Amino acid sequence: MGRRAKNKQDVPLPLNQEKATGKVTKGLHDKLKHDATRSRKHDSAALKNKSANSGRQPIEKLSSSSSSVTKPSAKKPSAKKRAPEPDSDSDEEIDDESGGEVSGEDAVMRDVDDGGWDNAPMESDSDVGEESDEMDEFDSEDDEAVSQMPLSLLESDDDDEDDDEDEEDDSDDSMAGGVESYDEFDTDDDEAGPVTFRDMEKRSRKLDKQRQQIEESADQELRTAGAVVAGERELFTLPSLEQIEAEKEAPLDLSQIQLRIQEIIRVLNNFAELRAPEASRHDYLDQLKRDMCFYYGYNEFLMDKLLELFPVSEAVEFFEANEVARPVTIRTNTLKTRRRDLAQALINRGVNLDPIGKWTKVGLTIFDSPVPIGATPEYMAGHYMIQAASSFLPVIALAPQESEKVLDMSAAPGGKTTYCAALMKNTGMVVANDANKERERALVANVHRLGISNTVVCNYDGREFPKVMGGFDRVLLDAPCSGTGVISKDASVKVNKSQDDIDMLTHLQKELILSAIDSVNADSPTGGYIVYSTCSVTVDEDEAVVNYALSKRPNVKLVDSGLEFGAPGFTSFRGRKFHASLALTRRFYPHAHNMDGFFVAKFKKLSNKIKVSEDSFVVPTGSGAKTKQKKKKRKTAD
Ligand SMILES: C[S@@+](CC[C@H](N)C(=O)[O-])C[C@H]1O[C@@H](n2cnc3c(N)ncnc32)[C@H](O)[C@@H]1O
Repeated sequence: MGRRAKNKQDVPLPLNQEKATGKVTKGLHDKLKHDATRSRKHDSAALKNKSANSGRQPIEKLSSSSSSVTKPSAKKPSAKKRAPEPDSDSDEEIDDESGGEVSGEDAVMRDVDDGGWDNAPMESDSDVGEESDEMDEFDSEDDEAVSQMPLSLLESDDDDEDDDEDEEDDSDDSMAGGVESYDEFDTDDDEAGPVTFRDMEKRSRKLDKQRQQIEESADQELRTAGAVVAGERELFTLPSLEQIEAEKEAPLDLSQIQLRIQEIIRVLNNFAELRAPEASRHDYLDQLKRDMCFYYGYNEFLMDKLLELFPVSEAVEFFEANEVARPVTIRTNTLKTRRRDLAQALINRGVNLDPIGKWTKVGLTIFDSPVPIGATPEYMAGHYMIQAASSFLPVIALAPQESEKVLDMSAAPGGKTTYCAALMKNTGMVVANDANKERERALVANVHRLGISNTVVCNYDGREFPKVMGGFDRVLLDAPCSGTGVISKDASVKVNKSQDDIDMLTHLQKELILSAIDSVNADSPTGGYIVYSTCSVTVDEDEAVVNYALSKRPNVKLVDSGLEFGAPGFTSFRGRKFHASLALTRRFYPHAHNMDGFFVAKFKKLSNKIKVSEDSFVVPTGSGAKTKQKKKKRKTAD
């Protein structure tokens, strides 16, 4: 039988383990502070030695091998330690109705249905082995925790150790044989003698003296080390213009750039104390940008955009997260199987997996697999879709209901369409549209493979809705975007985007979002909702588009997305003010949520009429947007 997942990889965090943005930043900040303190123990030569390493390493790991930053969402707690996860509000999972005797394997799978199999009984020797592995993980975590302690704590620990040693010495003494002496200069050998009432006071005085000497020498060491630290900080200077030019011809190696990035961040984090008097914050930021573009391989445009979005330390977290592949995740096709059955089938093939988190009852994280996960018999039989965890979110927000009429306006290759169809239990109708016929081949194939029978696929420019068809209960617009949230999947985004691209995209997004809104029937008895999502983190493509929609369509309002994690959207950004309700939108980041960068906004349509001025309304329903000029009647006005 396959093994249970050993929680060795990052997984999207469950709701209650979300790492708040501020905390991430603080984490790095603390680390940088700690690195500075640690460097008391290292002279600058040692520091320079570090730069002799070549190759790109995570900035977090740069400061030294012993200092460390916990990757923001890095480790799931050990399976043994995790509490059973309560049922989520998702209603797509078929409850386990099986009764009677439960086999060992069933017992494991029963826990899967509980949202995790953390409490599954250990079944075999190999499980026991894994348990001890998990304990090893605890050990290493403890080590890490110690290495992250502020020096003051480590020092007090040392003191404690000294005390312990002293106590040990004392007790040893008390066990030894009897020598009586008042000589202040007794040898240690003498000390090893028995403690008597007569020499007790003398021994105590001597111990006090020793301790005082240790403390004095420790103080001295700290003073010296402090001077070294100050010296190191003074040593860091920005490169001159000549050096910058020279570096264009002969770039530094990555480890030197890495070191300089860290030094600049350290200075920026404590600018008043650590700056060079002749250099401005702008100078440091300029150099930082140059270095990060080089180190991470972004063009200047995108680097600027992303540095606008995050504080510097958090930007580093974001860039680092983009260097790491997100966990492979799959979504159970509940039209064909249950997650517990699917998990069991894959485990039987040797796949190492775990539930994604308590926020989804259909998702599984695949840690490793001896077989291609896109070619198992279960995959071929349509029991699951390989789908990024973030891509579940817009559908969860849309929450399509059975028997509804739902439009997925830009649907290919169909991850979200097929999830909608499954939530609707193959009832009602899903219109899966995409402007790209080529991409629709995959959409059609997925619809067939997953056994979906309530979906029609069509190939229009989304802007043609609602002329093509209107009156939907819900519309999903998973908009074409720049993909700045999925850089770990497509590194070309780092260099192939410009402001022109963003402008073109936002123009299209704005047109599409109005069409999406206009395609919904506000009077739907069960719906009247629109979800707008992108896999981009730029404000231009997210909040700015939603804000535009609110201004152009006063007949909609933002509502809670139902997603209980994710950072709230911006209500203002770099001098731009957005509607206060933008706080209801949700942002997801790779460094904070260990999933692709994503944005989700949910609207409720309040009326099918758009009041465009005091006395005119637009009614963009059905087969075309018609403008009806109406005399404003006080009684009937909205
Ligand atoms: C982010 S992808 C959609 C992914 C899809 N929702 C899924 O979950 O598999 C954006 C899609 O928008 C489509 N698209 C681009 N311009 C469009 C337009 N004007 N109308 C409709 N679809 C468009 C692209 O072909 C692309 O498939």
